[in-house]
Amino acid sequence: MELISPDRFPQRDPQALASFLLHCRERARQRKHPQLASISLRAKHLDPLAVLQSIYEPTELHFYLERSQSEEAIAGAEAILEATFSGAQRFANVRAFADHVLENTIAVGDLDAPFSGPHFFAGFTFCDEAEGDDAYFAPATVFVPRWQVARRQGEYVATANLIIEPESDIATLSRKVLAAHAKFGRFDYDDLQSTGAPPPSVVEREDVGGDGWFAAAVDHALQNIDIDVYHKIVLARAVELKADQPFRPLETLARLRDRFPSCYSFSFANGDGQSFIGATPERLLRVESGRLFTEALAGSAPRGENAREDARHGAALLSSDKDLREHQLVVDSIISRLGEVDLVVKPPAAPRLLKLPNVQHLWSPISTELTQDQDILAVAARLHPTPAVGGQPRKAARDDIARIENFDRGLYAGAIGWFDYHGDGEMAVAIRSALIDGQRARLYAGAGIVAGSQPDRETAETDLKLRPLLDSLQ
Ligand SMILES: C=C(O[C@H]1C=CC=C(C(=O)O)[C@@H]1O)C(=O)O
Repeated sequence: MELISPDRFPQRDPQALASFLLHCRERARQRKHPQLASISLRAKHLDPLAVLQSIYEPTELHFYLERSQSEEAIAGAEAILEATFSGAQRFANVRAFADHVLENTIAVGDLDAPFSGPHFFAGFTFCDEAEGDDAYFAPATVFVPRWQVARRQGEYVATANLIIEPESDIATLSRKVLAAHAKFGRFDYDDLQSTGAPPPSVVEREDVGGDGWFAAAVDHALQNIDIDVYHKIVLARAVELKADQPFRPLETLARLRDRFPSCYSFSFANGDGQSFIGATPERLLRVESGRLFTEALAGSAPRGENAREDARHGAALLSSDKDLREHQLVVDSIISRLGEVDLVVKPPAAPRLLKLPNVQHLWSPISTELTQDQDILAVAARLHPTPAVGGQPRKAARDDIARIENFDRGLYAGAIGWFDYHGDGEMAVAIRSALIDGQRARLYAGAGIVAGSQPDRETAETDLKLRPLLDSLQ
């Protein structure tokens, strides 16, 4: 990727912009290949979610990820470059796609700002093969958006990406870029279309498989654990909702981010009218300046009504043999999978409690340094799916998930996130999530099953995990 220093591109100077775009066109002509021009500019205070809401188009792909407690949010919409892949090589295919794009990219502007330069947004479904002909999301989708707006700890940046062809009309493109940056530089939230109509009400609700299906599925899994088919399996439950009017996924997301500031609030829209949203506490991985951060998150208990009850639940979780085993399987598996790509990590100390408004979990953060040749996608390919959402051994558990669950997981328990040209990036595990399709929504939540799990308790755990989405959708 070619980087052009900011002093060659004075802020919002039309002539400098035109000469930058002419340079891109020259390169497109020389290489006989379109070039991606990426122009990043710092902006004043922006809320990427409100921006996405105000310019949302159901026919465009979009991506959103925010962890409001860390003051980080990034939105991107309207794919100008996009690819889908399936199969065991899907992470490597996404890497190759991004490398090819970056070879033909020229970036300019405030490239020292966080989240500047072109970003790739990617979603990987739980399974690496499509689960049906009518799947709403491919096993891997990656795209570069036309525009991208982000914030990190008080800094804001808007990026416009455009394709420059050998014959592109530079004057027109230049006007469009200036108009877009002027808009983001002084974003007018008054443009926000508020329907004023009351929020949707759920008029039908049904568990896929019927009432009692989940408890029966847990029972079945326990029999297989008994005869050592696997040691752990994570089973999901899906709940179908129908509302009296279309759901409003981005409004739901705004409620989720307020209620779950330590979680990742996310939205991935496929451009055909469906979107996948949720608030997940689970990080698959983050890479920042060559350091890898991942975690084991497994083992759950309710929150208490008051501090004493809450502490009692927490203490019980920290000493529950069943939950500690369920958790340790995830820790061991992450360490061994990182070892397969020559990443040595110190085993984490005893798990800590991660408290969310609705549940508390056992949590073990894990981190290590990456070497030059290890990138976020290669590590993600190894880690996904961890036994926090799949099971152990991986294959036996995954095969039984496919047999037992009577619905497709799609992006549920998949990996969604972004990565940039520095090699930084972040991917969340898309649990506690919902597929939204007009007046219909399918909500997902799961629970890890090991020897000693009890079907009614696991069902109650999924109830707790589903509640916030149910409440925020209406
Ligand atoms: C699979 C889910 O949660 C996982 C993450 C944290 C705790 C879990 C548990 O205690 O079962 C699950 O492994 C889900 O919420 O859909």
